[in-house]
Amino acid sequence: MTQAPAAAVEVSGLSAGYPGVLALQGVDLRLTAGTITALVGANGSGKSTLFSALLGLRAPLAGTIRLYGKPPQQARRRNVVSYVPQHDTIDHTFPLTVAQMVMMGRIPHQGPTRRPRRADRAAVAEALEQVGLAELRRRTVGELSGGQRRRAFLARSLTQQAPLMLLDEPFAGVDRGSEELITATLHALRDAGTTVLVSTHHLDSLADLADEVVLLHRRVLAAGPPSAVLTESTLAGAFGTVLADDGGAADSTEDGAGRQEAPWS
Ligand SMILES: Nc1ncnc2c1ncn2[C@@H]1O[C@H](COP(=O)(O)OP(=O)(O)OP(=O)(O)O)[C@@H](O)[C@H]1O
Repeated sequence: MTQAPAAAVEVSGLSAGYPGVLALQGVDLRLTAGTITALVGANGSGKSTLFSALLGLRAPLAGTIRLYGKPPQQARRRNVVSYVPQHDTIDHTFPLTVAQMVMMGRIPHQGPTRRPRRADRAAVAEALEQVGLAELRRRTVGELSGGQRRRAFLARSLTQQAPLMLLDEPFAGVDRGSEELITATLHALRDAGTTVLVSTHHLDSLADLADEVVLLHRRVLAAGPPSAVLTESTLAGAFGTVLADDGGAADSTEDGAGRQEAPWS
């Protein structure tokens, strides 16, 4: 009997939300270790909420989450998971250089003094090289363009060297070259055994990017290889006219999950 591939992420019956908004309902998800999964869904379909729950930042209303067998908060403490946020929260008037910001990814590897060692400096240099920012390492983060900043946040996550990486819309607002660079970086990570979950609105490049696609609309509408998931009917379910018909609690609210929106807005 062949064994099922190891699960990096196992989510079962997850419901999560905000006061008056059920953003996720009964979500089941299984990510195989060493694969790239694209998380796709209309605005307000629950992608960021799912990331928050996976990171242990939003407690489930129901269901369980395991990241490499550990509950989210424990997984974060043990450096099982790194995260590239959709919006950064850094004060860009603060004179933090790109290299210093990327070094923050090394905190889980440093002792209580947090003094960077040779391995830390090497990891930062390698990550900056990988995302094409080596030349800009002495600039302040505030001096970077939006696309460069996204690459810097990716570099910070790379230095963390966690087995699971979550990326919330890393392709938003980046040019074609940056998109290709980020995709190549994720492929290299995957080939080295890292598990990647990446949300994106770029449906055209999904087949090149991901091994698996999860189509989310408060629930998982479809999951599997891109060719199986990206069909007219499943996409219509996620982005089209059947959106408001599934009668969940969130439909009675004014949340985005119950609204019909253009998928790429
Ligand atoms: N802080 C919050 N308070 C209340 N409701 C929220 C909050 N954050 C998100 N929501 C609601 O939860 C639902 C899911 O939002 P979420 O941000 O997870 O969607 P998303 O798929 O990441 O959207 P987008 O593609 O626009 O980033 C939406 O209805 C949204 O309005």
